[in-house]
Amino acid sequence: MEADFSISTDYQEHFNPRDYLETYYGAGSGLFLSDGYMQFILKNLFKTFTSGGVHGDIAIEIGSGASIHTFLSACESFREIIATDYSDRSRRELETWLKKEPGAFDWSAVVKLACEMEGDRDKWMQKEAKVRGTVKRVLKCDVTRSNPLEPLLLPAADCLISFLCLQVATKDEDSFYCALKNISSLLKPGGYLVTGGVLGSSCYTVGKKKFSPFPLHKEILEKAIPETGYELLQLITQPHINPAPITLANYYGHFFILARKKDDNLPPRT
Ligand SMILES: C[S@@+](CC[C@H](N)C(=O)[O-])C[C@H]1O[C@@H](n2cnc3c(N)ncnc32)[C@H](O)[C@@H]1O
Repeated sequence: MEADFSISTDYQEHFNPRDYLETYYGAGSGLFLSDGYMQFILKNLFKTFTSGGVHGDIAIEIGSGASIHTFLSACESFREIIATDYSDRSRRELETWLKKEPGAFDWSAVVKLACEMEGDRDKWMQKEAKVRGTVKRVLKCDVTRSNPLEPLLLPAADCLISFLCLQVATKDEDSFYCALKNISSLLKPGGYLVTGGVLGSSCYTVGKKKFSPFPLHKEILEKAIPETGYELLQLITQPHINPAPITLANYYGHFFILARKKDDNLPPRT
């Protein structure tokens, strides 16, 4: 399948990661903190990487942008996390936080929330240090390419983590399936895919710029995951608590998926 360069170019040229972080993750006003998304994702990530038993040597985060919340539980379960994204500005914004540079986005409200879920809100500074020590590389990635990390060839990862990326990088069912297969090339057989995002979103705004994701629904996900070479272990959905202002985004709920890349030599997970 041909890559849709117009979407990638849109993110490279028009996606302002700082506006995105302020709008969706800002302490007090962030949409994803007031509509239940952040609580839902943190809770499911915590379960997955503790009682869910998902751990290993290397995890790759696909399309991390400048966000760090998906590393908060994962950093306890992997020796190394490799962050990746298409956009230069998003990778730079992430590095600003990782290197504690002046003007970095303040994630402390989210980090405290994750620590509270893990049982000790007061350890949030240790948690930030742990994330900074575990995310060792920030690489360019394009999920529309058969090797998304081209020209690099990395050893296959134990786990892929990806939130709100595949649905924004694709425009229809075919390209969404293709992206799922492309990223699977980075994963060991039997390795885990931990993914999620929002349901029904065909439009969202960052600053003055509108983006047009592929609108995902539960039925599409239930079909796409097994048909692209993964065993679907969990698909959890919830409606949002507060509808987003229609000028900002038009999703109606959130989803979280735990899947495993098929390996004919492994027994099904019980
Ligand atoms: C809505 S943001 C999500 C960021 C982060 N994962 C989160 O959950 O907040 C979407 C990210 O996907 C990235 N992206 C868009 N097209 C991509 C592609 N073809 N390959 C990899 N990343 C892409 C964008 O640069 C952007 O950082």
